[in-house]
Amino acid sequence: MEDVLTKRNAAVKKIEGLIEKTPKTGLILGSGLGELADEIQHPVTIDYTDIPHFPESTVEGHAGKLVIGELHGETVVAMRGRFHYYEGYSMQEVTFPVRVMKGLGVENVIITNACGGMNENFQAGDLMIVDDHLNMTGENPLIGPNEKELGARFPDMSQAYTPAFLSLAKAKASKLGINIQQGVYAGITGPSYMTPAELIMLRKLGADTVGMSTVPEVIVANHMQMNVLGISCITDMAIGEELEPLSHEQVVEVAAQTKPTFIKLVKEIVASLEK
Ligand SMILES: O=P(O)(O)O[C@@H]1C[C@H](O)[C@@H](CO)O1
Ligand SMILES: Nc1nc2[nH]cnc2c(=O)[nH]1
Repeated sequence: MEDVLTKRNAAVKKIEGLIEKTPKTGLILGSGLGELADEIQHPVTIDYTDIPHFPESTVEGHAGKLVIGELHGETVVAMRGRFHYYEGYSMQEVTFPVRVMKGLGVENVIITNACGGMNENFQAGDLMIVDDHLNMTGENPLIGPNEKELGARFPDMSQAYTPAFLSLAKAKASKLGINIQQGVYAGITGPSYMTPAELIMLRKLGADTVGMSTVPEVIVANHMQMNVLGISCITDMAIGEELEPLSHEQVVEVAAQTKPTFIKLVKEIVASLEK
């Protein structure tokens, strides 16, 4: 069984053979948010199927392509389509792209998602900067042998969401006149949405939003001491006491509606990250 480092190096070698400039910032684009990749100039687009050891995206709203190019003149690598534990991939497979980004030289990763809002001050269509998370999956992508070249056996998570990026994102949102929320993201496995009682439980535990991704990637990014910015698009209100039926189509649709604001904010942030 090949170790992660060997698999990562094979993927990195393939990608580096197709690009000129290596990226410093990585973007993981959640459901309905993939079109930010269309803003990347002089793109090199690589199907996940052409990257050694990459899984394939199976979820509607996730294209399954890696896009490397320039955003505001800075070289970025964007995942147009991410992997989810509920697709049946292991936590190691779900987070393998983050390993590859680090192997390409990426130090800053912007991890985005569509999620449900549980904080009653939020509304559908809001963007939220993630300042912390609750790992409610019962899983951890670091379980198993630790490869010390990748990171520590017991990584610190005291600042899992880089404080300087939190401040930067809020400052850029304010400059752009974007009303941004801030809060805690509860990561569940899915694919079923939460019941009313489960949403009330999560809210009591301190979560402001709930979603089915992001947490595994953030853990692995911290394992490799990458800087992390989390941005959530709140696609629906998940209030247990007044829960309405929800579909993935609604999630993708509302996330897509926030696209102009989301793209404007992320581009502005990326321009400030690289230096
Ligand atoms: O990749 P993300 O977290 O944005 O995808 C959202 C959350 C679930 O995967 C799915 C639920 O509709 O969309
Ligand atoms: N309520 C709810 N909304 C979402 N939007 C995207 N993911 C989710 C989720 O897990 N729950």
